Amino acid sequence: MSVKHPIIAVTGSSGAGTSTVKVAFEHIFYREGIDAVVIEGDSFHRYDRNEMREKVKEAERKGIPFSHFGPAANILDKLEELFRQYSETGTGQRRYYLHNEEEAAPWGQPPGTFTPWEPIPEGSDLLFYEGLHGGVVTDEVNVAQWVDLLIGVVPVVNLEWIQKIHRDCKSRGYSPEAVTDTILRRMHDYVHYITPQFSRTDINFQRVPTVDTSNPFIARDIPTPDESFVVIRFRDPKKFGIDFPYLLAMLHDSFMSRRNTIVVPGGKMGLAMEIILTPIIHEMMERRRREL
Ligand SMILES: Nc1ncnc2c1ncn2[C@@H]1O[C@H](COP(=O)(O)OP(=O)(O)OP(=O)(O)O)[C@@H](O)[C@H]1O
Ligand SMILES: O=C(CO)[C@H](O)[C@H](O)COP(=O)(O)O
Repeated sequence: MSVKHPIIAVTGSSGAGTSTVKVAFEHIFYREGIDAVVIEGDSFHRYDRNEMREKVKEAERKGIPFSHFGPAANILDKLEELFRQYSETGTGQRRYYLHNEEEAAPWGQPPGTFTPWEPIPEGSDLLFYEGLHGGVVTDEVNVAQWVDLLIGVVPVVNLEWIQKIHRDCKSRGYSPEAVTDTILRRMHDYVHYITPQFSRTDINFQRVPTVDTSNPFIARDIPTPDESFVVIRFRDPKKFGIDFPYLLAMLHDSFMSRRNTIVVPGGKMGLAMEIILTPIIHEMMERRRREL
């Protein structure tokens, strides 16, 4: 935790919507004039695409669980080191994982490879992480301890799988069968490393469809925002001074389902994020300015 060099992490499974949520944060940073260093969690994978495919085959031969969700396929020690260093000094190293031709072209590298490590820009106001492991804790690392605001993006799993299948087929050139195999292969690590994070998060945004998603593997399209609600759970509402009567007034058709949980129409997810997160981030920056 740091007042001078705060860290915000948005964590969620593959296809959960963390990249989509990142855009909402970038809008808030722009409006608040905040200089945020963005870290993409995929850049802390341990292997590039070709190496990973070989490691997957090797693990399958040995009958051991192995996936991008687990510590064996990610350099989580370096992720914790980045968070610790940034938290203490506002400095660190980052790189990018290039998923497709569009991302790879500017770097002159093939898709499925990492860019070189580079120093993060100096003078940033905060570090913003988006990826799989923003709140991960294992026997070897505790990434969560360095995070000042930890957000979970956790659509109900049938919806998450629909989103992943559609995105991986449309943007990464995979077949529905290949994505389904990936989902199956990742299940052990999903249960042991991804979902436990959502008990540590400060706020979870959980999109719940109001249309049938009973068989996510044959869904023709992703349920739209208007075909869903968003369950927003606050682990400790007092920590950030959450004003539920204000939120209920601002978010039409929202309602409280528990003392720490407000439910909003799916189409209001962006507005809900803005009116919930902006004051939290604004106060974070005020505290930083007083400390500098
Ligand atoms: N709130 C939402 N409403 C409708 N569609 C969504 C929503 N969030 C995400 N999606 C869709 O789900 C798919 C996956 O979203 P996104 O790419 O943000 O996931 P991700 O968590 O970043 O995945 P990965 O970690 O694998 O990169 C995309 O097609 C995106 O358009
Ligand atoms: O989405 C991801 C997170 O789970 C991985 O970053 C992505 O799947 C990398 O694997 P590939 O090289 O096959 O795209």
